[in-house]
Amino acid sequence: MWSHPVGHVLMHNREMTLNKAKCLPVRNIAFIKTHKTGSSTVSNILLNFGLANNLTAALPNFPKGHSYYNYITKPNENFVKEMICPLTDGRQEYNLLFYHCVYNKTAFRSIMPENTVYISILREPFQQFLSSFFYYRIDISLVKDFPALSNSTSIYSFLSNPYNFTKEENHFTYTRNKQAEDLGFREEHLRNNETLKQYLLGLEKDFLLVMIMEYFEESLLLLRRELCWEMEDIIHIPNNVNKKKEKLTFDEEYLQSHRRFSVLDYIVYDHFLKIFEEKLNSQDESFKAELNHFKRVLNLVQLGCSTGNDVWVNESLWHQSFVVTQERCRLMTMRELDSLDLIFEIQGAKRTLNATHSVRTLLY
Ligand SMILES: Nc1ncnc2c1ncn2[C@@H]1O[C@H](COP(=O)(O)OS(=O)(=O)O)[C@@H](OP(=O)(O)O)[C@H]1O
Repeated sequence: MWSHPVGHVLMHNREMTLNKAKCLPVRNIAFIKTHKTGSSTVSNILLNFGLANNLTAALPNFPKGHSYYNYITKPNENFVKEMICPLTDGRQEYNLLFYHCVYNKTAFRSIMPENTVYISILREPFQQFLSSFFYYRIDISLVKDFPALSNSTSIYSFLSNPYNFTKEENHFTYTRNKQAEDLGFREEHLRNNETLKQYLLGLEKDFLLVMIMEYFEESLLLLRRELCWEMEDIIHIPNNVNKKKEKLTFDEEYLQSHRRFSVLDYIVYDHFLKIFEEKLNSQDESFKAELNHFKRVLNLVQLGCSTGNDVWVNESLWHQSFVVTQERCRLMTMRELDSLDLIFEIQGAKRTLNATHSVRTLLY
């Protein structure tokens, strides 16, 4: 169980606001953390919700310093219970799961409570590719392998013919179908249309909400409605932003080339975007006003946090007044690896898997 001073402050606020609530907030949540989709910001929201409500998170079991230190499962790996760090009191039930892993329906149901709600997030695949390309410094590694290329243009060379740099049969990489891989798609889904369709429909049933990064605030408001959460619970500061990203332009041929190369990601994104937009369009009249209000609150909090003070948010139609403490500000801007250390400390968890030694480099 987590117990932390920040949790107590937030809990006090929650007790006040929940008096008004007509439903019970969902507390058992598995977030399938896709790559380069705004997922660290969503994980951070879940982390804060966990702290405020004394919940237990499933933590990765790789040793500290391992390249997959913040991953529950690596790609191409079958999930086994030992991949989750055991709880000190011997229990095996967790409320929250929000670290990188590959979705596996049966395995997840064996570790999460039966009433767990599954959620995820997707991003427009070309933008997700760009984010991944620069985060993993693929521009630099391409130049190392192909000295005729230059850092600034290697992305265009890559897109002109991705198969010069990726084996045709290598369907899942950091630049190819990564989001689909995170959601558990495999080679077989590329070989057979019917298998692909069935798997997509299965995901649609399994997930309460697949958020869309291009609609980040809308996604969180839908999440709040679905989970019966308070607005305070979805306050955040964007994490993991590449502040040095150059503005590049790409002709249609590059976009099409990526669409062919990473076809599964586009199929999955287009499918869930449609569902998301339908859900959005079916919201009541008040959604727009709530959205505008939420954006104003986010601005206030993001600005307030940057001044190092507590931020007071006045009562509105959608929530009672609440305070975002400096401590919560600090937690909202904490890098994922640092917050992972914090949760290990709070849960008193000890990793039990043996060490192997590739050290993860922090990229920016
Ligand atoms: N709130 C919000 N709104 C819009 N965009 C956001 C937000 N939070 C994070 N981001 C962008 O998401 C990218 C990082 O994604 P992840 O956190 O999933 O990356 S990781 O896989 O965990 O490394 C990274 O994208 P790039 O900056 O394009 O690289 C972030 O800028």
